[in-house]
Amino acid sequence: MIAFIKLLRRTINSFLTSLVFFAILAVAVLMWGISTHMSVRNIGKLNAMKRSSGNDDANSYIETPSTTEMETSLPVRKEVDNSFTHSQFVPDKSEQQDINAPEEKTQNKGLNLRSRQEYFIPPPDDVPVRRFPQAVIIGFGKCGTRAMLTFLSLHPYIVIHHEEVHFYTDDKLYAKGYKWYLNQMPFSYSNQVTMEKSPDYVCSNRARQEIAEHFPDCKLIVLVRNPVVRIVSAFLQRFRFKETTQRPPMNVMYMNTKTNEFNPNASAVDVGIFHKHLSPWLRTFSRDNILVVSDEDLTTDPLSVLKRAEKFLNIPPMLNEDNFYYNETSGFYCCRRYSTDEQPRCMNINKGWKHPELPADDEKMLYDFYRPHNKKLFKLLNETYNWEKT
Ligand SMILES: Nc1ncnc2c1ncn2[C@@H]1O[C@H](COP(=O)(O)OS(=O)(=O)O)[C@@H](OP(=O)(O)O)[C@H]1O
Repeated sequence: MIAFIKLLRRTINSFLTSLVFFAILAVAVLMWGISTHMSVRNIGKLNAMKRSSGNDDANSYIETPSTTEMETSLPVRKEVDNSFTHSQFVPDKSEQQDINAPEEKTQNKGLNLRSRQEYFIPPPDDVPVRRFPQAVIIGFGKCGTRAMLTFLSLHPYIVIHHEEVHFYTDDKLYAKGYKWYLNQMPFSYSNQVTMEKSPDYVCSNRARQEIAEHFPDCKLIVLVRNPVVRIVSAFLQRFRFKETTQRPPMNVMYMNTKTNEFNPNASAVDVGIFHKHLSPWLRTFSRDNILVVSDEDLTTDPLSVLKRAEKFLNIPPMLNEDNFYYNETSGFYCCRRYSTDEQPRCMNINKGWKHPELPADDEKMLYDFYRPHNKKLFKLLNETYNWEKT
C-alpha cells in the first residue's frame, strides 16, 4: 500500500512538473509570436512613415540607372489585378499616418515660408491612404525631371514617391500588378496630389496605354531640353565616374562605332526626337492634361515654372521666391521648404556636372539633325524653344 502511495505521488509530481514545463513553453512561444508580429508591423510602419514623410535629403535620392533607355515596342500585355478600389486599401486606425508629423519636426524658428502645417488643411474626418498617382512626370530623362519633382514636393498639396518607380517599363515590376504599384505610393489626404516620376514612360507604349485605360484624367508633366545638350548629359550620366582619360569618346552616344556613321537609332539620339515620342501621348490625352516644360526654363526661372505647374495641377498657389535659392557655385537653384534660415537643399551630385565640349563637326551634325525634328515639336506644342547653339 505504501509503495502504491509513493508511486502515485511520483506520478502526480512528474505530471505537475510536465504541466508547468509545457505552460512555460506555451507562454514563451506566445511572447515570441507577439514580439515578432510587433516588429514586422513596426518595420512596415517605419517604411510607410519614411515614404509619406518624404525623406527629403536631396543627397539621398537614388536614381535608377539608365533612365534614358527607351522602349518603343509594345510589350506583351500581362494580366494585372485591377479588381479593387481605393476603399479596400484604407488602413486601420493603428496604421494611419499623420503625414505631416515628421515634417513638423524639421521646422525651425523664423518661419517666413508657408509651412505644410500652417497652410495644409485636410478635409474633415479624412483618412490618409495610399493613392495611385494623379500626376506623373513621364519624361524626358536628363531634362530636369528630378529638379521638377523635388520643387513640386515643396508644395503642401503634393505628396511624391521619391524614387523612380518604372512600373510600366520594367516587365518584372509590371508583372507584380497594380496592387504592388499602389503600395509604393505614399499616404495622402484626398485633397493632395500623389505624384511619381519615371522618365522612360514617355517612350513607352505600354505606359501610355495603361495610364490612358486606368487613369484617363491623370495629369502628365513632360520636360524637354535642347536635344544636343541632352546627349552630352546622357553621356555624363553613363561615364561621369570614369577618369576623363578613361572615358570613351562622346561619339559612342551617336555613332555606329563599327561603320563610323551617324546612328539616328542610337537610344541617346532617338530619345531627343521629342515630337515622335510625344505625338502619341497628345493623341491619347487631352492637351489640358499635359504640361510641357523646358529644362532651360526650369534651370533659369524655377518659380515661374512652378507657378504654371500649380495652375495645371489645380492646387492653391503657395510657392514663392523664398522657396528657391540660387547657388552661385553650381549655377543651379536649390530649394527650401519652410524657412529662409533653412540650409537649402540641392540636387544630388549626379546632376549639374560640367559638360565636356562636343567635337565641332559632330556638334554641327547633331544640330542639323535635330533642327527639323525640333520644328515639328514646336508646331505640335505651339511653343518654341531656343535650341540653336548659343
Ligand atoms: N536646380 C537644378 N539642379 C540641378 N539640375 C537641374 C536643376 N534644374 C534643372 N536641372 C537639370 O536636370 C538635369 C538632369 O535631368 P534629370 O533629373 O531629368 O536626369 S535623370 O533622367 O533623372 O537622370 C541636369 O542636367 P545636367 O546638368 O546635364 O546634369 C540639369 O540640367
